[in-house]
Amino acid sequence: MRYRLPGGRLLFDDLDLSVLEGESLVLLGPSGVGKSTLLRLLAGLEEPAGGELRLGSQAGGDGRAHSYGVVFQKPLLYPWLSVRENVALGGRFRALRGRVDTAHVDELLEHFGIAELADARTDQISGGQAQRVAVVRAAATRPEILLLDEPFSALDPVTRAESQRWLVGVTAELGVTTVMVTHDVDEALVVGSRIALLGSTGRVQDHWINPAHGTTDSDPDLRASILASYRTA
Ligand SMILES: Nc1ncnc2c1ncn2[C@@H]1O[C@H](COP(=O)(O)OP(=O)(O)OP(=O)(O)O)[C@@H](O)[C@H]1O
Repeated sequence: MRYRLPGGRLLFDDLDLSVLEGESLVLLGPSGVGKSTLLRLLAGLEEPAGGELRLGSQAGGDGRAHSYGVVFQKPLLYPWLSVRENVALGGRFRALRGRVDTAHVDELLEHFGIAELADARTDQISGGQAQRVAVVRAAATRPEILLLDEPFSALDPVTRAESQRWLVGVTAELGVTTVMVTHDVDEALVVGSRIALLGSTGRVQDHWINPAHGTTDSDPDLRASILASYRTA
């Protein structure tokens, strides 16, 4: 797949990456290599300049998921609405109507451990809580793929670590294919069942299967190997 930036620079010349159904893929890489842009391409928010974008078994199709949920660095919640209303919001958009069963929003909040926040206004909850609401809101539309762009980067280290493990539980429970962008190797080791390292050449420089994802017991050899490759990315 090829992609040209609005100014004309070729960001991706020959990028080869498949997202496999059901996996939790982490796109790792230093600042500026194009991780967020790649996420936007996967979401269909940007157009490739050529080649094919393929997700899982969808070879031959347009390569895009037909439905996706996106979570950005900022939770982007409506501050004048309650948590319950924010999560139910998906059902209000015409294109998504019917996807969120508003009657079950409370059940969803309960299930993912944020029921006590249901009536709170979203400008009165913490950053970590707001990001959980943003994830549940995106997941509530039952997307084929959940795209996350450094969702926990603004959180303190303890909340961040808790949120990472919480996310792994949520995505495993839903069985949703996930692609998350980060530049943090340790975050990648917790969240990713597969980790792809994007390099400054605009290509996937390396990728690793991570059998210990979802745990804090990362394999030290795997961590060392990722770090070594990261230094040259
Ligand atoms: N709209 C745009 N017009 C021109 N250049 C852009 C545009 N958006 C991004 N870029 C450039 O494209 C490159 C990749 O940006 P991108 O945000 O995808 O990188 P990233 O790996 O996600 O970085 P970070 O980790 O800092 O968020 C950068 O050099 C950036 O300056």
